[in-house]
Amino acid sequence: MKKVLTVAGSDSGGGAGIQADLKTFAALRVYGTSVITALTAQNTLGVHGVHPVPAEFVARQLDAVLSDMDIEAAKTGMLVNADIIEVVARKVKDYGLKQLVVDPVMVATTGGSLLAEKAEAALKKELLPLALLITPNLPEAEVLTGRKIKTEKDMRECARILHDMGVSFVLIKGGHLEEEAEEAVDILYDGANYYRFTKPKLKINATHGSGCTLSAALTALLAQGLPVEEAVARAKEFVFQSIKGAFPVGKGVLPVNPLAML
Ligand SMILES: Nc1ncnc2c1ncn2[C@@H]1O[C@H](COP(=O)(O)OP(=O)(O)OP(=O)(O)O)[C@@H](O)[C@H]1O
Ligand SMILES: Cc1ncc(CO)c(N)n1
Repeated sequence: MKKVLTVAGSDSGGGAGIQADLKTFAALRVYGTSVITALTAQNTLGVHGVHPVPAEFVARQLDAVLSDMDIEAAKTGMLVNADIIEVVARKVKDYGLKQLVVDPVMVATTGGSLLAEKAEAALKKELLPLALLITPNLPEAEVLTGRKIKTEKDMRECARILHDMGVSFVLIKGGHLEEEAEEAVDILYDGANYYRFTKPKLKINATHGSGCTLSAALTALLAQGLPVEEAVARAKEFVFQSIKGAFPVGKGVLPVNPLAML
């Protein structure tokens, strides 16, 4: 069984972050390890508190996992602040992690900041050049590129700008493109070609953890040796089924259910 790693925050409500990642890893039959960057007091209604883990202890968790296990692929989610970003970037280099998926988590679906504004520069400078694949949603792509995104053409333009920052593959998630859209369109750019992935847009309010689940599924599938384009198609299908298979949990945005297909 391939071994993978998530570096992310804990969601006490079980819908996003570490909890979504480990469910996804198990569903896709990879061995999941986890380095926790923060505790969040969170439920389906919102983020009620963030308790960051000291950067030195993030480093200690990374050393514990990476010195012992042969990690095939890793993802990052909520990284909280610039100190943690720097530690993660250093360890990725030190241990020669090659398949790194960066989900540049900034704000929760329910609102609530998950990354200090000052840390955006560190994310761009330190981590993006080490990423095999980055998976921003539209608001994240706008912050990282300083551009507004209204159309698919804008998505392609932002993908190109992010590729120029040193990322091999850029996947821009269009879940937020148009409230009334019939399709959820994602655009992948590899520096030469654009690939368009679409699924019908499900009309249910069940997207808490959709981004985390997508990047965790990509990490699992890359670890299993799939080429990026194929991993994106399979991961998107996995998220689609996870949204479709959501069930009532709490009073707010439903969490996706990565176990839906088991
Ligand atoms: N209503 C929907 N129906 C089908 N697919 C969707 C829907 N909403 C989002 N998706 C897909 O889910 C994946 C995650 O996209 P999204 O833009 O929601 O990420 P995100 O905003 O990072 O998620 P998160 O809620 O975890 O922050 C993408 O592949 C997107 O196209
Ligand atoms: C811990 C955590 N990571 C990521 C997200 C983004 O969905 C969230 N809401 N919570």
